[in-house]
Amino acid sequence: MNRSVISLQNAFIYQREQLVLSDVNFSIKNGEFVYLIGRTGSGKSSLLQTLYADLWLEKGTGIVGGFELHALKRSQIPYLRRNIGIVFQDFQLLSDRNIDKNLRFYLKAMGLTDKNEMNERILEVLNLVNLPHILEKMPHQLSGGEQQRVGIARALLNKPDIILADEPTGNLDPEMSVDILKLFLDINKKSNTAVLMATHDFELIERYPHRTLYCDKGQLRDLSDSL
Ligand SMILES: Nc1ncnc2c1ncn2[C@@H]1O[C@H](COP(=O)(O)OP(=O)(O)OP(=O)(O)O)[C@@H](O)[C@H]1O
Repeated sequence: MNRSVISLQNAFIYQREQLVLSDVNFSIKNGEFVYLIGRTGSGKSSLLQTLYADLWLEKGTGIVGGFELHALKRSQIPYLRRNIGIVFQDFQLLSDRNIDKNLRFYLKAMGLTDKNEMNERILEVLNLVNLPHILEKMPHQLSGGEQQRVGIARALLNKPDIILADEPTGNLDPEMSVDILKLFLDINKKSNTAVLMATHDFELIERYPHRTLYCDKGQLRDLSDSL
């Protein structure tokens, strides 16, 4: 199916009063893999934050996972986020509990209560990221690459249509970065999950080329339009 899972039209992205990106127009289709690039401070994170409603879309229209960002109510934010998996540069695992409890915490927040269902889902996502045997480990006992795999597993818990990844390889060495990118590509292909990945890593983009959106001078351009 070719429906859009993300679509922004005439959107203006703000950080408080500061206009970060003007008149943004793009859409991402179901199952697409797209890079988001741009210099530091060019607005990549702000754009992603707008897509998961950490920033309000104050001007223009936007639809993400079937939710209208321009008409979103605060009470709808958790439901919007159930359609999105979010992956961060710094992994954002809860440092005071093991991996099993980290993932369980999110499942409970999503409203799951059945223990068997939770166990199954946790094993399922850890298998998807090729880390089946780390339930009892604390985050600090894992390498950066492994922690990011757990971050991706957490993002997959709710079987999202869309993954938004903000510099997911930014804290990893080149070899681990390739592993993580391959994992995203694999998930994208196998489960048809759309991925929008912000990155500074041009080596990765050159080795694994995909459609690329570019934040520059307050504008968002689709580099494939100029090819
Ligand atoms: N929490 C915030 N409060 C106010 N301004 C912010 C905040 N976060 C970012 N900004 C500003 O918004 C602009 C865009 O920043 P943003 O973090 O979106 O860029 P980025 O492309 O993701 O940068 P990086 O590659 O360094 O992560 C910058 O001018 C930045 O200073």
